Amino acid sequence: MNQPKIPQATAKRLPLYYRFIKNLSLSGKQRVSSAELSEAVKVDSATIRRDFSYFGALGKKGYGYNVNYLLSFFRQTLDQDDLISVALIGVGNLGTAFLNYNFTKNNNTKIEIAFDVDESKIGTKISGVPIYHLDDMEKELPENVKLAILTVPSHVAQAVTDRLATTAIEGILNFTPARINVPEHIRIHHIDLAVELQTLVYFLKHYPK
Ligand SMILES: NC(=O)c1ccc[n+]([C@@H]2O[C@H](COP(=O)([O-])OP(=O)(O)OC[C@H]3O[C@@H](n4cnc5c(N)ncnc54)[C@H](O)[C@@H]3O)[C@@H](O)[C@H]2O)c1
Repeated sequence: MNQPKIPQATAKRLPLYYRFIKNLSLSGKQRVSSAELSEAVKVDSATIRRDFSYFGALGKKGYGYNVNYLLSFFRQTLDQDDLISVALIGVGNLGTAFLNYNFTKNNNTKIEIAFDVDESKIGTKISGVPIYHLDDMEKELPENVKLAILTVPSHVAQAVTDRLATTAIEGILNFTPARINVPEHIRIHHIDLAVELQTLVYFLKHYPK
């Protein structure tokens, strides 16, 4: 699908919209207004209208948006028809929780394979996902796996990333507090709970409800 470049902030909100619209469609609803969407996803309706306008998805005054149109549109935009296969590195507390969760509500995203260095975990499975030794990563990582979730101790995060950079991996979701350097061809997103909480505290203080 040919798409114009959209702002990153808009792109980040798309999965949020998609999830809500999918539920609407499942419940048989045919149309939705930007005000209803706004209430559900907690994004102001002017922002929603602007976001949607990037795709030429224009709601009609007094009618709103057609749910099925939006659904097929978001599906294509977010490549929801393609299977997203993920590798997880570091099967500790957090990694194990992710394997057990394994995007159960999102049937196109799946952690397919996991790696660790702890011998007691190698060769076992968690929720059906096989765990291999990190030493075998280059050998075992399937070519179709382009994303990795990093849940290793922070002091090994850079070394593990350097290894990932030599594989087919193109995107890394880093849950460790380490700030990691990646080569040009890899995109890295950091999810730092402490930073997120600090941001929330800041907003509570400066923009109280
Ligand atoms: N537990 C949490 O709630 C939480 C929340 C946010 C962020 N984090 C971060 O996520 C990371 C993991 O946290 P955790 O609590 O699951 O830690 P953990 O110690 O329980 O798990 C780490 C796992 O990584 C494995 N490991 C160690 N070296 C490795 C290597 N070189 N290659 C592959 N695997 C290796 C260990 O064997 C272990 O299974 C940490 O960086 C932590 O700061 C944890």
